[in-house]
Amino acid sequence: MSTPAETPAENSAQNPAQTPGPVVRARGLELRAGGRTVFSGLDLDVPAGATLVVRGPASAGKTSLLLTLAGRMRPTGGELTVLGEPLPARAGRVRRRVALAEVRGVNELDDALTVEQHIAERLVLHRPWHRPWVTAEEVAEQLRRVQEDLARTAGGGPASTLRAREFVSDLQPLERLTLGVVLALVGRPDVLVVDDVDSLRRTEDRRRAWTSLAALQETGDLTVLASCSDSSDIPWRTDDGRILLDLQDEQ
Ligand SMILES: Nc1ncnc2c1ncn2[C@@H]1O[C@H](COP(=O)(O)OP(=O)(O)OP(=O)(O)O)[C@@H](O)[C@H]1O
Repeated sequence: MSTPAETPAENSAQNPAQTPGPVVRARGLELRAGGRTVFSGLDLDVPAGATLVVRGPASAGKTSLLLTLAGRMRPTGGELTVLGEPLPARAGRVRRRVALAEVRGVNELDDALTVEQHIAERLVLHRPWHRPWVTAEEVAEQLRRVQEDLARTAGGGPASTLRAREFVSDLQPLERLTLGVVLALVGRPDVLVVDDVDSLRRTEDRRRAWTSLAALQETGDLTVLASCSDSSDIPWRTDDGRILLDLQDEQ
């Protein structure tokens, strides 16, 4: 069951002149799966450039909700529009504009591949069908841009670095989450989904992840849909347009 979205930011009422319409609009959204109601009666408006933080205990339905908003799961009731596209009818269009960072069990990184192999693979996915390859220079250029972004979004702390030849199996948790975000951003999506920030065990890593996500958004109109079980690590400000949605476990 969901409780109404709470908006800590006083300015959550966006200026309509700057915001043509919410990126996510849900009314009475419901998902039933496996003989249970995962969530129901959910109303939500997420403006462009905002961050939605879905918070709740294990099995509350956070991943399911994010995947539903990303056009990857079919809601069983209510109304849902993402980027102006009704779901599930226009799920294909939504999927092209809403990118997932690593979601365990859905698009897991391959432990046996290196950082640069993952980047090359993702670049190829975004190439036209008649030119399905990338050069080593293009991969290196993408990695260089990534390092610049990481330095810029480090939030005053030391930047994460991604080493081209490192295997995913050897990445630290924050580096792995970072790689997932980097890969998601290759296609320049309008919306980025980051599930389960609490998979980072170290408080310092979670803080850096939230800070970096906020900094990323300052560079454009990226809307972030994220989830966690404990939001106490989020460096909340009163003016950063974050929307907090609590999900409770429901049988
Ligand atoms: N396709 C499905 N088939 C059956 N049950 C499902 C399906 N999708 C979701 N569920 C149910 O929804 C519940 C919520 O799962 P979900 O992964 O969304 O929760 P969560 O809040 O992300 O949990 P966690 O923090 O543990 O990952 C699961 O316990 C499962 O029972």
